[in-house]
Amino acid sequence: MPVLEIKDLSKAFGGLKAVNNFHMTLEEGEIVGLIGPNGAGKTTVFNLITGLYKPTTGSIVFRGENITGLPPFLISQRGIARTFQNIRLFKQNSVLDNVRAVFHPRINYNFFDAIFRTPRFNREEERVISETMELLSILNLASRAEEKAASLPYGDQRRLEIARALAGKPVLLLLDEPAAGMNPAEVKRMVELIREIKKRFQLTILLIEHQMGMVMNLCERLVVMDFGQIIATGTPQEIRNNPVVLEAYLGKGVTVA
Ligand SMILES: Nc1ncnc2c1ncn2[C@@H]1O[C@H](COP(=O)(O)OP(=O)(O)OP(=O)(O)O)[C@@H](O)[C@H]1O
Repeated sequence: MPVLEIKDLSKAFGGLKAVNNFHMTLEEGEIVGLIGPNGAGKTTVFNLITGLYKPTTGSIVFRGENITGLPPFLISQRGIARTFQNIRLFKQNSVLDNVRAVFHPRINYNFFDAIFRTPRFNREEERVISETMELLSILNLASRAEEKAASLPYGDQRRLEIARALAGKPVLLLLDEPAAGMNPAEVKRMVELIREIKKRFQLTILLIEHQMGMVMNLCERLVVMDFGQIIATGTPQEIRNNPVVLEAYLGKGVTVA
């Protein structure tokens, strides 16, 4: 059974078809790149998968279950997590609290336990902190656990966003431009990190990214969008030499390096 199966997906904003007849299947363990020029509709696809937008038409099936139109919290409970193009953290809270907050809906104590600090409360809190610290150390953020999220360098904030996504224990991870604004050395580390978390957490990953080196290096398969539609699919090698794709990018002054 595929992890994700999208059919005939469309989203219109007034007269603008941001996504038009989009279809895609993701098999378990795949890492697929969703690329295309600015405004092609990539983030809108993420917003539809995660329930932030309701589709105008089409269906989204996750591990055999139709999740089309479900609210975001139910979709994340099913096992889909994402990061955002514009980093979304609780900037004034500590790194630890940013991740810990994601664990809380699944915590196994009640209001009474919390007020009276019962042994169950203490046990659960210890478990959450230890799981949080484990995640932070995988993401190379453990030494910064007590720092405010806002004080982290940009690359660390991106990794913290990934830690928050992973705390939701996803099956499918949607990464929206994880390497945006990074220098080549940071991009290289991000590639290694994505490989490592994919293996460790047995993830299926859909990746939006403008850094072509990263996409070509990481992804087994690419889906290319322009003006809301899929204009090509294939291996990185096939896409690199596809004249339709080159035209879509070159027409907008960008090179597919
Ligand atoms: N909430 C919205 N209301 C109106 N138009 C929207 C909305 N969200 C997206 N759009 C429009 O839909 C189109 C696709 O936008 P989207 O953000 O999905 O593109 P993208 O491929 O992710 O671009 P980028 O690479 O620049 O992030 C754009 O023309 C955008 O202006």
